[in-house]
Amino acid sequence: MCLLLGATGVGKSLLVKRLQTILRCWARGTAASGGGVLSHGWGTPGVNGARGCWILMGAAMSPWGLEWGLWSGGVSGEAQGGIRPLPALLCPIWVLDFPAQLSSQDGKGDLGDPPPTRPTVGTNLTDIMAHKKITIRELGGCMGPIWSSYYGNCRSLLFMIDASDPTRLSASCAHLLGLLSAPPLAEASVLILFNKIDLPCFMTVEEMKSLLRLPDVIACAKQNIATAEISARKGTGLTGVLRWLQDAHRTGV
Ligand SMILES: Nc1nc2c(ncn2[C@@H]2O[C@H](COP(=O)(O)OP(=O)(O)OP(=O)(O)O)[C@@H](O)[C@H]2O)c(=O)[nH]1
Ligand SMILES: [Mg+2]
Repeated sequence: MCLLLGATGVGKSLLVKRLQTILRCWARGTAASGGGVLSHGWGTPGVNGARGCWILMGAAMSPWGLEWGLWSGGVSGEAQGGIRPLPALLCPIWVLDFPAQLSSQDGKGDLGDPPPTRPTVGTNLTDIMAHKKITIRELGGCMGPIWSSYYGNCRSLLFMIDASDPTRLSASCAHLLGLLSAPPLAEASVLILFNKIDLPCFMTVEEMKSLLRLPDVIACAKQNIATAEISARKGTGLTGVLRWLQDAHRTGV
C-alpha cells in the first residue's frame, strides 16, 4: 500500500489520474510492439532496426509519439521528423523504457488536458500496475485529523506540497513532521513531492526546502526520504515518481 497525503488542493487526485494515463499509454505501446520490450543491442534495418530507430525517436518525444510511431511501423524516421534511418547494415535498437520526460510546454499536448478533479472527501483507492500491482490510497486533505487511522500496512508514502503556494508551507511542515514521527510509518519509504512547478512562484523550491529545514529533517528521520519536483498538470517528473514507486514496492506489498 502506498499512502498519498497532503493538504487539500495540492494535486493528489490529479497525480493519480496522470499516473494511470501514463501507464495505460505505455501498456498500449508495448502491446503494439508485440509485447516485446526491446533491449539495447543491434538489429538489421528494415527488419527490426528501423523500428528500433522509431522507438528511440518516439520515446524521446512523448508516449503519444511512441504509440503513433509504432502504429505507423515501417515509416521512415526521415519522413516524420528529419531523423534518417541509420544506413549501416546493423543499427542500434533501444529499450522501450520509461521516457525521461512526459511533458509539453503548454500543459495540453502529450498527456492531454488535465482531467477535472473534485476535493476528495474520504479516501480513494487506486490500483496501478507498475510491474506489479501497487495500491495507492489518497486521503483527502480535509481528512487530516484522521489520517492516522490509515497508517497501517503502508510501505510507501507520497507526501505532496504545493510548490506554488509557500503560504501553506508551515502547515505542510507540521503534517510532515507528524507523519515521520508516527511509529506505523517508521519503515515506510517517503517521497516528498513539490507539485505545481509549472506555476510561477515568488519562492524557489530550494528556498522552500531550506525554510522547511528539509536537509535536517531528512538527516534525523528514520525513513528513507527522497524529494521530487513535479507538475501533475504537465507531466513533468512523473516518470521519476513511477520509478520510485517501483523501487519502493520491489518486494512486499
Ligand atoms: N497548475 C497546476 N495545477 C494543478 C497541478 N496539480 C493539480 N492541479 C490542480 O489543482 C486543483 C486541485 O487538485 P486535486 O488533485 O483535486 O487536489 P487534491 O490534493 O486531490 O485535493 P483534496 O482531494 O481536496 O485533498 C485542480 O484544479 C487541479 O487541476 C499542477 O501540477 N499544476
Ligand atoms: Mg483529491
